[in-house]
Amino acid sequence: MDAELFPRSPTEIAPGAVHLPDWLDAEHQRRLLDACREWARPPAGLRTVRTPGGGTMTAQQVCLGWHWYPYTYARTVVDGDGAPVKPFPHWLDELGRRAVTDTLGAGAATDPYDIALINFYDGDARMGMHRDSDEKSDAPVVSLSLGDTCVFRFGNTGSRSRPYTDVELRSGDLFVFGGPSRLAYHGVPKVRPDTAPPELGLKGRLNVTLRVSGFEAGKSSPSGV
Ligand SMILES: O=C(O)CCC(=O)C(=O)O
Ligand SMILES: [Fe+2]
Repeated sequence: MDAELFPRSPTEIAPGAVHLPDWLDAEHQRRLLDACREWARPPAGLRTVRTPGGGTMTAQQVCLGWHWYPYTYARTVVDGDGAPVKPFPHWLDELGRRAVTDTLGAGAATDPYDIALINFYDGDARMGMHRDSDEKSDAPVVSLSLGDTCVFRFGNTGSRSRPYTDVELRSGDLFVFGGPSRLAYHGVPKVRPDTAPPELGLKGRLNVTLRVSGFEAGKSSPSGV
C-alpha cells in the first residue's frame, strides 16, 4: 500500500458513529467479495431497485435474511423475481458483532444480526441521503466497504442537510453507526473510479450493511408478504 501522508486512524464521526479504517485485511476482503459474487447470482440476485415515485436507485442491490424494498421488508423478492430471499449466514452475524465491539465496545453487544443489504456501485452510481429506519431494532448498523473508494456523507438525525461530515471509505474499511446516530441521515455522493486495490479484482464498489431486524421469528413480515 502507498505510504500515507496522513495516517488514517479510528475516528468517532458523531456520537455512536465510528469509522475504523482497514478493518478487513486483503484476504478477508477477497473472501467477502467471493461471497458477494455468489449472492449476486439469481434467483433473488442483484437487482435494480425501483422507488415508488417511478425512479430507480443507481446502486444495484441484493439482500440476505430479509428482502428490503422501498420502504419495508418481505420474505421474498416481491419487486423482482419473486424468489425467497437468500439466507443470512451465521458467519455474517459473528462479523457484525465483532464489528460492533471493535468500534463501540463490549457494552454495545446486540441481538443477532439477521439482515444484509449489499449495494453495488458502478459507473456513476451513488446513494442519496436517507435513514435506515425500516428495522424495528435499534441495534447499530454495520457497514463494510470493498473496491473503489467512496465519499460517505454522515449527517444528522433531523434533516438531509448540514451539518454533515464527509468520510472517505476505502476497501476494507468499517463504519458503524448506533446509539444517538442510529437514525442519522447518510448517503454516498461520490465513488472514485479505479481506486480499488488492484489485487482485489473488483471494478466498482460494494458495500455490505448488516442490520438487526427486530422482527419476530415465525410472525409475518412487516409488509405482510
Ligand atoms: O454504500 C454505502 O456505504 C451506504 C449504503 C447504505 O446506506 C444503505 O444500504 O442503506
Ligand atoms: Fe443506509
